[in-house]
Amino acid sequence: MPPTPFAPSHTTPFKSTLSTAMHGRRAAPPPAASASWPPSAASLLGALDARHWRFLAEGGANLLVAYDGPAPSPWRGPHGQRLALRLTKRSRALHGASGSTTHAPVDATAWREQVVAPLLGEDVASALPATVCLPLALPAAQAFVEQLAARIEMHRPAARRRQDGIDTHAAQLWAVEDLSAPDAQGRDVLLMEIKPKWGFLPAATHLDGTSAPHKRSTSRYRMHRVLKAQQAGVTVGREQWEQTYDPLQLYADDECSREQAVQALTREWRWGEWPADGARGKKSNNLKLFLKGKEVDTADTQELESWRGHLSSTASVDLDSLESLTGAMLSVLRPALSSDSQLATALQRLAQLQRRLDALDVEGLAARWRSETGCAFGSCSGADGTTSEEASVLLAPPTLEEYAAVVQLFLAHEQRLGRDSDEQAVRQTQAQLAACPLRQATLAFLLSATFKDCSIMLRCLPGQETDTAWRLEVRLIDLDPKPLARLAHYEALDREIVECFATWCEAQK
Ligand SMILES: O=P(O)(O)O[C@@H]1[C@@H](OP(=O)(O)O)[C@H](OP(=O)(O)O)[C@H](O)[C@H](OP(=O)(O)O)[C@H]1OP(=O)(O)O
Ligand SMILES: Nc1ncnc2c1ncn2[C@@H]1O[C@H](COP(=O)(O)OP(=O)(O)OP(=O)(O)O)[C@@H](O)[C@H]1O
Repeated sequence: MPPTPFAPSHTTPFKSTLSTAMHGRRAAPPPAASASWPPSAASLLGALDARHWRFLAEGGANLLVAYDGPAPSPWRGPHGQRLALRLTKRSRALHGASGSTTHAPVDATAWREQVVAPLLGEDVASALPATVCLPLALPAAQAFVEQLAARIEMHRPAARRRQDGIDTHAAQLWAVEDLSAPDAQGRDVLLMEIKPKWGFLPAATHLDGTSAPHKRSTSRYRMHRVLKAQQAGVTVGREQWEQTYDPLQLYADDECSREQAVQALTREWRWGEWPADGARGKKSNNLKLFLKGKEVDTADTQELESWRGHLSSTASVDLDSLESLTGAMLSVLRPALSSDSQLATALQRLAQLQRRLDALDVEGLAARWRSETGCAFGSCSGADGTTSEEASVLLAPPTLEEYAAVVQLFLAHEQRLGRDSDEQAVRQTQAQLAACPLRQATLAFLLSATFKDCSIMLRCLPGQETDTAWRLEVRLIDLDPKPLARLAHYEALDREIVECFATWCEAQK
């Protein structure tokens, strides 16, 4: 059977088929959305005024601003929906008019419709937020971005400001469903952002004898934490390390493990990574909370108080007790942690995609690259300094059509796998990735990297009237393509992570 075609959702009203109510039930559908929502790019571009926006959040490559202007406006929907703007950033180290920090080789809308959504499958893809691409060719739009960049600069975190700024020469920006916006009744929404990272351990097949014991037993994320601590000059003991967030627990098929993951995420949200001697540690990016459209700063007592007040006016939450804080988080999240919840379904598919598309592991793929091209992974220069024609072709910017073809092959392969166990499925996928053209195996690996780095947004809506239960809506964000130019980095980082972890384990004995 051919894979189910994906029906584009950017032109459809906001979908909430992946919303969960208490006990994992599906939530009632949202109020009937009008056919004109989200609006066209032209009407959104016609209503841009830099004074109507405020800083919302940013990552390594993009920055979000929220609409704070008057209503009615095309940026506000008929049922309280709001659109935010997602702008690309540009590294300060880059000079000249081009050179955005983002690395989108393909059209973002087509990427979503032809690559991301079909891979996620219809159910999970309905969690992708509504998005409209806004081309910035008009001089007025260009002037808007420049004014906006200047206005919000002082609201950005200092560390990010040093590194980059809004790319005022970008060819486009995106209007995206603002997940931090109030609900249809205008009530504040608690938004939880979880960056779950890698949810699997690689198969042993292509692993080196020295890396296998570590990579087969410890999540990549937790090994990476040791390297990051070392790079930051922080000394970490095993007991402290044992308490760190473990993605394998969040992706696990039992509620108890998921609750443990929530506890670890809560600890690091409240006190930061590696707190010592009463001092807060570095802010973690695996769990963030937003209230009233602003990220809750856990170093600010007033903001914590406001978060506590929002959770419940009666329950007493001790802000200095991990147990109490975890209990408060679980009181909101518990329905989403059951195995039949939509969050669990999304996590399960993410882990499957991460694992299957990376079935060779970077070690196996890099070995294949070396043996077929004679060049280092991600490079087209041979040991003798000559350029390999074959590897040059492999490094050409991938087209959307190529990615879409890989997706179709992968989905057809998955159809053949049927109900095989995950282990069998990975073995068979390894065989497929070893036999298909190297270019396709490489693109599959990059697709896996996309799913390893996305975030899950949980819009936590207060219950209606007498119903005190929270309703949770699940969304997936940050599913951008990863650049081919990063291949060498992936191999080097993998080696560095394992070597550092192995040395650290020795030192702990
Ligand atoms: O390599 P990782 O696992 O550290 O992931 C990077 C992330 O670091 P993290 O460990 O989550 O703090 C990193 O996150 P931060 O910028 O550190 O918040 C990015 O997400 C980066 O991807 P990109 O540069 O936006 O394409 C991520 O790079 P990719 O590995 O996804 O290319
Ligand atoms: N639709 C949205 N509504 C509200 N907030 C959002 C939305 N999309 C993104 N954000 C916030 O903006 C941040 C940056 O967005 P995004 O993840 O797209 O950027 P990025 O640079 O690609 O991130 P990363 O560095 O993690 O790869 C997110 O981490 C999240 O906090």
